Amino acid sequence: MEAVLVVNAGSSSLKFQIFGIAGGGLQRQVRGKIDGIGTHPHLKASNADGTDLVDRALDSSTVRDLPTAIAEARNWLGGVDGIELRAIGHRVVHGGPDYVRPVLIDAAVLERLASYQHLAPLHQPNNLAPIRLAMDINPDVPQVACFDTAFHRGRAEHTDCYALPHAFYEDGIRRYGFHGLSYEYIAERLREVAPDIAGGRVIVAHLGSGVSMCALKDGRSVETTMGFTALDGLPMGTRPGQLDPGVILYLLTHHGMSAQEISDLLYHDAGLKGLSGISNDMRELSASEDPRASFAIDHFVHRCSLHAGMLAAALGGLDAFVFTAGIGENSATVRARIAERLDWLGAELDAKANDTGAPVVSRAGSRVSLHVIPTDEELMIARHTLALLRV
Ligand SMILES: Nc1ncnc2c1ncn2[C@@H]1O[C@H](COP(=O)(O)OP(=O)(O)O)[C@@H](O)[C@H]1O
Ligand SMILES: CC(=O)OP(=O)(O)O
Ligand SMILES: [Mg+2]
Repeated sequence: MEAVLVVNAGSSSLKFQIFGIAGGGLQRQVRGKIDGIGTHPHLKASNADGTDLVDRALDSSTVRDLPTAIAEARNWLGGVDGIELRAIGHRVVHGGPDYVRPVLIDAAVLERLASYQHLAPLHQPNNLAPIRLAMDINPDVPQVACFDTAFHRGRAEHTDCYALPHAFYEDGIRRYGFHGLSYEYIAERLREVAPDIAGGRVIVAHLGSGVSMCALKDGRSVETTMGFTALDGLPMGTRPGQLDPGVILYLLTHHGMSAQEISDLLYHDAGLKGLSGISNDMRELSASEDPRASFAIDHFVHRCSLHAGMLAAALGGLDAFVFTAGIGENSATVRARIAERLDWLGAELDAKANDTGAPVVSRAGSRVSLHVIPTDEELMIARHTLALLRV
């Protein structure tokens, strides 16, 4: 079967999917991921009808980071038969000011994307590694880059600038926003499952290892919590989110830390992991009796509530709030605690529906409806790849 392979290297997970091409459309054939990278790596994949193809813990000394996870996934994918690869679609986190839509990858594009690595050091190198690998192994298979940042492009300049001299904006120092493939997918999915609110004032909370929220109006991004880099906004698994820039100056001048040491702190040792001193993983923190774990979760919920208020202000009110990604889709407890802090906006949680992970977790009549919609960045990438190549 002719197929598109999609690769999505996140900060704590590597997701991959194979979509068969039939009648100009896409049919999911394989969906897999390696998650828990850096803690307890686990490979799980299923076929089109959801039957498990593999479901096993991996040796954390062997699969210890994204590059080793990519190698493990490649080994496993090598055993998948009956696939005639027509194209490979990649998630590339940062498209800089140049890339506002998916692009066919050639050497010049790859070089340009590599120049943005310093803007997304946690992701971009891991996004580009599979591209280089595929170029070496299958140079004749076209590859497409789909960007986290593209969905947020086109906003008014006064919303995506920082209050710095304009020359910095011209130099590309601006609020890009991320998780755009996830938000684009949710915006499309809302038109299918909740058409009455899809064009309204919607906040989508992408609560994963990376965490951000986006304010959608008419299905388009009007404001989002991440900015120039994927460090900004909300506390995350290992990243602090919004941070007074004076802290960076203080660490440089009074703690004698180098730029690299501060980068390592902010990308790898802050967020839930830094606050709790236990883990970046909400599952481990939720199961822990350690007061530092609940402290970290309290901070997480508080900051999410504050940013939700900011985004509601950007929208001039709120019609719906959508939970997605690892925490948003799976933690009823965190959803309930955030929903409770949204009651002033008119959100009323249906605790029973929430506990069962229903698609709608607000009470009937709630002025703000609450939804749980699993994201699918890979399907978005496959659609863009197919459209770009008209394969
Ligand atoms: N069942 C669960 N309950 C609570 N949190 C979960 C659960 N499953 C995953 N998570 C959280 O989601 C995170 C992974 O988010 P995900 O969006 O899948 O990955 P990434 O951010 O790497 O793209 C994990 O680090 C963990 O904190
Ligand atoms: C942009 C970002 O933080 O991505 P992820 O959630 O995959 O880490
Ligand atoms: Mg992710």
